[in-house]
Amino acid sequence: MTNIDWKKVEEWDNKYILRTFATQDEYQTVPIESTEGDYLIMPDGTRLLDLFNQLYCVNTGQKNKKINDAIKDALDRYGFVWDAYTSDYKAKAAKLIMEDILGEESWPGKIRFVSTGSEANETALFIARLFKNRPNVITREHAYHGWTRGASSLTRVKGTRSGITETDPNTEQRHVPGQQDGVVAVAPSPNCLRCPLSHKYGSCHDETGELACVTYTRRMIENQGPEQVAAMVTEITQGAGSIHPPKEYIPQIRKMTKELDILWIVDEVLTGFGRTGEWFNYQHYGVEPDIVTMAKGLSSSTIPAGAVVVNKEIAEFMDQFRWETVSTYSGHPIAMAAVCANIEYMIEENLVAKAKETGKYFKKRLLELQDKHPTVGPVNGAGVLWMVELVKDAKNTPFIKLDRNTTHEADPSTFPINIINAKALEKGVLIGGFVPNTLRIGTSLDISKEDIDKAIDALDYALDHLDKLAEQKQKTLV
Ligand SMILES: Cc1ncc(COP(=O)(O)O)c(/C=N/[C@H](C)c2ccccc2)c1O
Repeated sequence: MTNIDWKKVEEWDNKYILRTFATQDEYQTVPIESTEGDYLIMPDGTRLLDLFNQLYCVNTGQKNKKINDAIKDALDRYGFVWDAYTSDYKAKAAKLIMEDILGEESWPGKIRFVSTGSEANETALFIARLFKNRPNVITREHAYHGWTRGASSLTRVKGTRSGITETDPNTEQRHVPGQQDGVVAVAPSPNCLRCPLSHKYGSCHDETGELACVTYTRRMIENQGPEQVAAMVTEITQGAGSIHPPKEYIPQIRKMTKELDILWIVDEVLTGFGRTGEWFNYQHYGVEPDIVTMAKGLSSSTIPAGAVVVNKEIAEFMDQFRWETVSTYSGHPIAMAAVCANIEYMIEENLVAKAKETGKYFKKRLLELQDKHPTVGPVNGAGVLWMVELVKDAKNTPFIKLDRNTTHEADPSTFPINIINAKALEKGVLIGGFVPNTLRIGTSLDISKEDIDKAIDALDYALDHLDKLAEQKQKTLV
């Protein structure tokens, strides 16, 4: 154990660092001394099995030896060169993505590296608007695409729009003035569980089989005038929003964007690099995007990295111009060394196929919990990304009525995800979510069956407690 004065660490942390998602008074320091595989290790040696996978971004496991060794080797050669210069690492990272991963697909043209997912989505928005020379963009309810200006104009998970709330629900909340400006229209999310049509009619397909949310999206774009719309931006599975779409949704959205001649930007920041059992989540649906953004699993987060891949037509267009944009750390050689090692490790260990197999085991174990616990509603997901709806009753009534439109002025101790989190922590398992009624589970691609069983046992223990609370209809679960 390293000889760190953790009392001093806690003092400095409390005294100097701006908080998020908690007031200073609410804030609790959670010291992590080191990490390993799917575990976080606290200074006293407590090992926490992390089903958040941090922010669903440590795909090849914490402290991956191949990645760490690659970073050490790169540090023997580099400090830093900016994007105007070429390192072997940046060129090889591009080759691995464009040939080794995407080589069998006809659409990819070129790639640009940045440092985060928000920057990847900012870059995609610039490129789409430049290429189509149109201002408008379509996002969706419950979308999360980042916190920076353009990316946050797409973000609609209400509790992640960088606003501030006090702890008293009757006080003022404040969203960043002007942040939601900008020519962004909001289409419905394919959230069938909460769709009024599915509730009333059991399904929402029209006579052609088109989903109502797709029909409504089309009408929105037609109302704006497709000639004003540069692109529609979608996560295939909404991560922060915790929504896995019905299987026909993505192919119908892709067909619609082609018919209306608008670009389709797929945000694979959270779902990319094997998380759902394919290299990229869109590949489950037999469709090809125009632009894909990525981060998190791109490097598995030991060092931050993001990227944007554009189709051939856009690449040829961009190549004709002097593009006046710069991001200091774009293609950072040490980050690119981590990207190369991460991808090579995934290929050598066949981790994408492993995640697909692991997904079958996750589904089996989660459905066992659904059979046993009345508070477990629909279970959706794939690979090592799963959403578990927590419900009051057999009608799937949410505990927190505002559901995905809840912000943080509500008392977080009433959120079922936090009740589960506190009970599972008693078993050394970190599990929770972001929207109040939905657990979101994420792990490394090569999590062991033993650790999945440990997670399920802890979740089973926590759900027993939630079942009792729901049964007693206690005040805390209004
Ligand atoms: C689909 C998607 N696109 C872009 C970004 C922005 O990437 P960044 O942070 O700029 O590197 C993110 C980040 N996820 C955040 C951290 C998250 C995840 C789960 C719950 C709540 C929030 C993302 O999920």
